[in-house]
Amino acid sequence: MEWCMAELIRNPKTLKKAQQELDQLLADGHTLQESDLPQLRYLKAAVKETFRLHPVGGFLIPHESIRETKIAGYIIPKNSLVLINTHGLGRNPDVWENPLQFMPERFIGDKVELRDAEFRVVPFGSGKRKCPGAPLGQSMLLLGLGRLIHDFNWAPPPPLLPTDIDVMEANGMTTPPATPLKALATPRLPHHRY
Ligand code: HEM
Repeated sequence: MEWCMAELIRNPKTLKKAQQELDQLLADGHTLQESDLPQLRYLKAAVKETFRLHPVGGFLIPHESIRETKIAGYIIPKNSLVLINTHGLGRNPDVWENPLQFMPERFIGDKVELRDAEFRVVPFGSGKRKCPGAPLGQSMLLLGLGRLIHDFNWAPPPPLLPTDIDVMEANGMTTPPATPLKALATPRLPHHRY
């Protein structure tokens, strides 16, 4: 959630687009709820883009091959320790145009799903040991982010500019930002909606 907020605030046009989507969806004055989530295509694309650039871990949890297999011409012997480099997958210039740019639009298609059918982004892993909490994690992210950005405008604390927001990563199990995000929230709704 912190990484997505950092990228949205660093790229104010994307924040505006996500807010416009929420404004349309919540125009009748109701509070964002779980049943609204399938319609949040732009915000879901922004979360997926955040996972591409800032996966929860640089590598997925280590796995072991139970039989010899061949992937992209490489032989993986039985009982090998297999590490999936999610950080490298998300920034591979052979796969992504402008890989370092935060661009949720790259995921806007007919259907936006956090799980990527082509395995270009694997935020929750895949196969038998994939994350069982993925639907809960996704709902919590979209509900939390949706409410934060629908109800408030966000900007870096003056005199900082959006581009001053640091998106360097620190070492750690969950790859936190090197500089914890600080941001200024300003109400953007009529008083009676708070
Ligand atoms: C956005 C939030 C979350 C992300 C990005 C995430 C990501 C991951 C990843 C990458 C794995 C490793 C998959 C692999 O080994 O290939 C994993 C495993 C796991 N996650 Fe999550 N997770 C999230 C939320 C949750 C939640 C909410 C729960 C529980 C309610 C949960 C429970 C687990 C468990 C139990 C495993 C181990 C599964 C196994 O080894 O069989 N996760 N998660």
